[in-house]
Amino acid sequence: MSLPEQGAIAGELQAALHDSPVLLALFDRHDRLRYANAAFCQAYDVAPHETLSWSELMRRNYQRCIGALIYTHDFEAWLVSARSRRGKQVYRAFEADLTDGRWIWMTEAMQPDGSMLCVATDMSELKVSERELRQARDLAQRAAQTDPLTSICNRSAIMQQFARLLARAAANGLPLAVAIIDLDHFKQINDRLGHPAGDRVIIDFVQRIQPMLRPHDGFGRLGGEEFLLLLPGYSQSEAELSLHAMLAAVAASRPLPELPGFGYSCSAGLAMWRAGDDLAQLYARADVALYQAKASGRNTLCRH
Ligand SMILES: Nc1nc2c(ncn2[C@@H]2O[C@H](COP(=O)(O)OP(=O)(O)OP(=O)(O)O)[C@@H](O)[C@H]2O)c(=O)[nH]1
Repeated sequence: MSLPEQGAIAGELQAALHDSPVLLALFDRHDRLRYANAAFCQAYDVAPHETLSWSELMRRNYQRCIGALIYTHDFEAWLVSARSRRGKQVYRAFEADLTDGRWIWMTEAMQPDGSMLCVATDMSELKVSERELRQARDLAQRAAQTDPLTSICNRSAIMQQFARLLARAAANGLPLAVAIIDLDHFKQINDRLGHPAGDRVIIDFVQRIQPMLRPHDGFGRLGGEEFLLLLPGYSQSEAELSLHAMLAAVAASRPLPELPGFGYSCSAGLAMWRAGDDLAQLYARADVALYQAKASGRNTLCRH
């Protein structure tokens, strides 16, 4: 095929995609909207050439009750949970309701440059029973991957993500920073203030860290007051800078309005992937670094 023919077909394809009833959108590696076709703009009430981030788009639509139906009374908690899943797999498909009554089947395909192609088709015609079955399966799948207290990944989900990122680092040689973060003297917090207040501190910790993450970072609760952070692509100094900022944000937090003077801190152990490392070796180094951070007085970062 000659170049002019190819150019003509590309033009026709572009026009067809733009006017297609299928919803199409492309988000860049910072999760900012780069392109949306007419159907997507109509469904999500996006003006032509608007370049909102996905979080901004969802927040705006939630406030105005347009776009995707979001079943929550606490949008920020919903956003933390949704962002902890978004962009973490090469390909993901799920069902969503639109506020105009339509049901869509949304697919998200990650591109090699970190951007995400979203394609959604209208499936309102499908029988309700089939839909209920699929919804039940989706909910069960999500529950199996989610920590119920904080709504971020649970141990099993974050360890799966760890294995995927490690395989990618081994395949392409790009850096991978791994940090274990543990809240300091958490037993004392529980003993002094009670378990429910301890729970609120754990939730506050997640809410401090989550906004500081990039879309493709991994963050999950390993158990208790221990968390795993996966920072692909970061050099050691970038990871250290980022972790120092997180430790500072946590130390500055005052999570209990009834005790305005109460603050808390956390310690972090950082390890960088080295060629030949398996998951257990890399994890063990981060764990040793965490131990050193605790031994050297807490509220600090150590690397091993
Ligand atoms: N509130 C609350 N507490 C929890 C939860 N999971 C674990 N814990 C408590 O977390 C505490 C962890 O205590 P330790 O492992 O001794 O650690 P620590 O007191 O933070 O001490 P360092 O890590 O050495 O700074 C225990 O008292 C657990 O009962 C939870 O979901 N909610």
